[in-house]
Amino acid sequence: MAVNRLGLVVHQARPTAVAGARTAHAWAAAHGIPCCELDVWRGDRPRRSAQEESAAAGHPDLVVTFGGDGTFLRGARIAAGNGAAALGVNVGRVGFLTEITADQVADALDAVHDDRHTVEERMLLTLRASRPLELPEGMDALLRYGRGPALPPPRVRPGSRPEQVGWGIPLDAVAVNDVVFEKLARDRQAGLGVYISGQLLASYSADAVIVATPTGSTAYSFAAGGPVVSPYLDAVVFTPVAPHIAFDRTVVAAVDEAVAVRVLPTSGRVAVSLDGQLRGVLEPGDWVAAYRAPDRLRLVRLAPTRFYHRLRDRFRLADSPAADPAPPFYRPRSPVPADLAHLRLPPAPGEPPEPGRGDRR
Ligand SMILES: NC(=O)c1ccc[n+]([C@@H]2O[C@H](COP(=O)([O-])OP(=O)(O)OC[C@H]3O[C@@H](n4cnc5c(N)ncnc54)[C@H](O)[C@@H]3O)[C@@H](O)[C@H]2O)c1
Ligand SMILES: Nc1ncnc2c1ncn2[C@@H]1O[C@H](COP(=O)(O)OP(=O)(O)OP(=O)(O)O)[C@@H](O)[C@H]1O
Repeated sequence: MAVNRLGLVVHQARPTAVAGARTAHAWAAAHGIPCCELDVWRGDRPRRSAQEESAAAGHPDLVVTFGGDGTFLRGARIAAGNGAAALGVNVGRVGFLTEITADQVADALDAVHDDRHTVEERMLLTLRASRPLELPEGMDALLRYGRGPALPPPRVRPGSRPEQVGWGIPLDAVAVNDVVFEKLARDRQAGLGVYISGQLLASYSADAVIVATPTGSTAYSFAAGGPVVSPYLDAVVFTPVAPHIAFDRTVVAAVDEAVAVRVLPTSGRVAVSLDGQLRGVLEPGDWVAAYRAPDRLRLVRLAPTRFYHRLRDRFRLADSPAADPAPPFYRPRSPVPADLAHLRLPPAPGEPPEPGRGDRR
């Protein structure tokens, strides 16, 4: 894709991230391409919605993030809502969602500009709610410790029609990883009625419930005991967190099934977070439905992705010491048989491995 405009999201507390961003600015200047920073945290101005950030930057068509997964998610939020592609530069601890290291930035931008890349699309979640989400006064100050300024609650999506009131108010927000409904007060469980495709699954008294995408199946959902779901699958993954005396299993729902969460009468207040960012606090009687968004996130890939090797590598999956070491791939040298032609196959012998991760953090 010929890059017309670059947007950068930078973890300003990481010198390597700042240096990588300087390389991107220099590359853009050398190519005569506008380049500006997005979602810059400033004390004199609250953070802006994805639409506002994108508009203020002239709607970049490539968003490059310099940080770990959290910073990538900050950039993906802006890219997803505006049809831009996202490229993550790993200057973090895990960097599961990132693609390259800071020393590969110029080569990566050349590759994208010269169409020597691929784009992997990932499903997103969006929301409808019984009422617009709000944040109580003072939450930002409470949250500010170490996590940066809070995002504003999502706006009502343009074009919502009052006659659809029973279907909830559409919110202008997407999640790459997950929508998490979590108890706010430490001493009050979240009492939640969970509906899938409009049918009550169960009422929970839990710390939280997670509605994740396959991309987010390796994030909080994974930590809560949920399954790893291939990111090449479209599905909605529901996982409760520490449910008390209740069905504690994950349900992997179909991509056309919505998961709705209603706050029950005796529940404590419930925090709603998208990709780890608090976006609203619910009271008993409120409800929120999470479902597949019409937009998809466009991830820049500079080599064929090997998701399961990335999982092994970034999660440090250990092989059994009792087992023999196994070869990293299995792919016969002979031509692919016709009945296997539709399969996603490992690299052909001699194909380059996934781009290096550089230094491991
Ligand atoms: N107990 C937990 O593990 C926990 C708790 C809250 C939120 N989270 C996750 O953190 C995400 C936000 O990421 P963050 O980095 O801003 O928060 P963070 O700094 O709390 O990171 C949580 C961890 O999750 C990793 N991570 C994030 N997205 C991932 C993904 N798709 N696959 C694999 N690992 C992933 C991050 O690298 C980090 O190690 C949220 O979407 C949520 O899924 C995890
Ligand atoms: N400019 C900044 N100043 C201070 N803190 C920041 C800044 N940018 C990001 N952070 C904080 O650092 C946190 C972690 O950032 P990020 O997720 O990018 O790195 P990481 O957690 O080390 O990597 P990973 O998520 O891959 O494990 C963010 O969630 C954010 O709260």
